[in-house]
Amino acid sequence: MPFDPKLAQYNSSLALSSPRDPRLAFVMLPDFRPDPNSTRIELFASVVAAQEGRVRSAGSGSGNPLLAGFVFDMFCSALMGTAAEFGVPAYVFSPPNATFLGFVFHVQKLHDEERVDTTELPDSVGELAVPCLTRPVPRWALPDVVADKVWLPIMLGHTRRIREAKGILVNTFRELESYALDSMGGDDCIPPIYPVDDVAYDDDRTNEIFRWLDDQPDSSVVFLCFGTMGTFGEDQVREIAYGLEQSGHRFLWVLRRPPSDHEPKSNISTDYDDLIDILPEGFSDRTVEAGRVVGWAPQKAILAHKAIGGFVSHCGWNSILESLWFAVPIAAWPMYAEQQLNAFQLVVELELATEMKLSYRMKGENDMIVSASEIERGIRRLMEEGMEKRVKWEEMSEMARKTLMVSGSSFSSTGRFVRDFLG
Ligand SMILES: O=c1ccn([C@@H]2O[C@H](COP(=O)(O)OP(=O)(O)O[C@H]3O[C@H](CO)[C@@H](O)[C@H](O)[C@H]3O)[C@@H](O)[C@H]2O)c(=O)[nH]1
Repeated sequence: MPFDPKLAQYNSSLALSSPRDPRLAFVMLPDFRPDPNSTRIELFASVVAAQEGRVRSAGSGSGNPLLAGFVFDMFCSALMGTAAEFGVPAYVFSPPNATFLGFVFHVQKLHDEERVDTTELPDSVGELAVPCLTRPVPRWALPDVVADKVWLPIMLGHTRRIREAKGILVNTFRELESYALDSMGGDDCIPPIYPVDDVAYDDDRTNEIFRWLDDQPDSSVVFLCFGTMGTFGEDQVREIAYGLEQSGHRFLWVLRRPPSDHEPKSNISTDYDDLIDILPEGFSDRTVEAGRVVGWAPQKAILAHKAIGGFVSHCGWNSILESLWFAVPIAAWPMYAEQQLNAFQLVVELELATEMKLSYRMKGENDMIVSASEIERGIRRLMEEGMEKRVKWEEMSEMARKTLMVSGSSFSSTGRFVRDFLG
């Protein structure tokens, strides 16, 4: 069944209006309609500004006399003031990982104390040493939020404010990022960090994709998926199609449409009405046995399927965690946000993933099209790599699962957070 945002919203509203635990009460904030001309960056700021008053009235409503504190996303740091007005503690949740968090704290310190502007690092500097990684970060791996002149002041503002939080929950597990976590643990100007990842897994196999996957041999299918916003122009779509075809490997490709010229610039990707319009002529017929091209698909259930042998990913942090959880090796194709840094961490620092597009960024040619022959080579490297790497992914998967068991690191960290929160 294709992803239907309206249905998804309906289902989540239903879950929220009848929570399973009577101690939970959800308050839905009204829909926010952004200015159709606003960019994604403007959208981020305007959503929080518009909802702040509503959060305040929800918090002071007669149904909430026992408000104990706030937990909000790092990009909602404006709510620090709202929590202070209520006289309750504010905790921040970081969907990106601990390395990114340590990275932005360090950049903000460099900026405020040493007047270093990361958007203007001269070519001669080449790389940036940061306390949260064992290796210096090359310029190509700098996240957009510190390399882009529009993003940097916004990120610095959030980073300064979240230093005032009582604690920061981070979407990660200790065993994966102990170096970054320890680097922040010794800094008195950074709030206590709670690593609390949890790959919530809903085994949604209703999609017809699973009937096809069930018929494929174990570890034979390469899965390509680029998150909630990753889209390509027609030229790149064509190269991916030919690369897949030439690789000779089976594939499952999630292909989504960018907003068109007359749609709001802040829109995220959507499904194509008909994929035939974008794929090269004859591609679907020629690959009818070998693969499937689909719109939004249940990624976690797909990664969990035994037919999946490799994942070409944009390196969004949730995708990386999910891939580790299901022990599916990644070929890194970072696109935007902090994905370059995540890819650097996976490929260079942890030596876990192979690379698909990093070399372009290294040559400062991020917008260049990756050719079909490079895609073919990347897929072969990913799908034909030795047991040694696969064993490493299996070990990471086991480690990730143990963290959620009683007395596992994420389990204990969540308990510590609840105790600290309730004081
Ligand atoms: O067809 C799809 C596409 C995505 N997903 C799910 O959507 C989520 C995508 O999350 P993520 O991999 O983190 O990518 P983005 O949506 O791009 O996430 C944004 O937020 C992340 C966490 O902060 C950052 O790491 C990314 O760079 C940023 O783009 C994952 O749970 C996927 O399983 C699906 O189920 N089906």
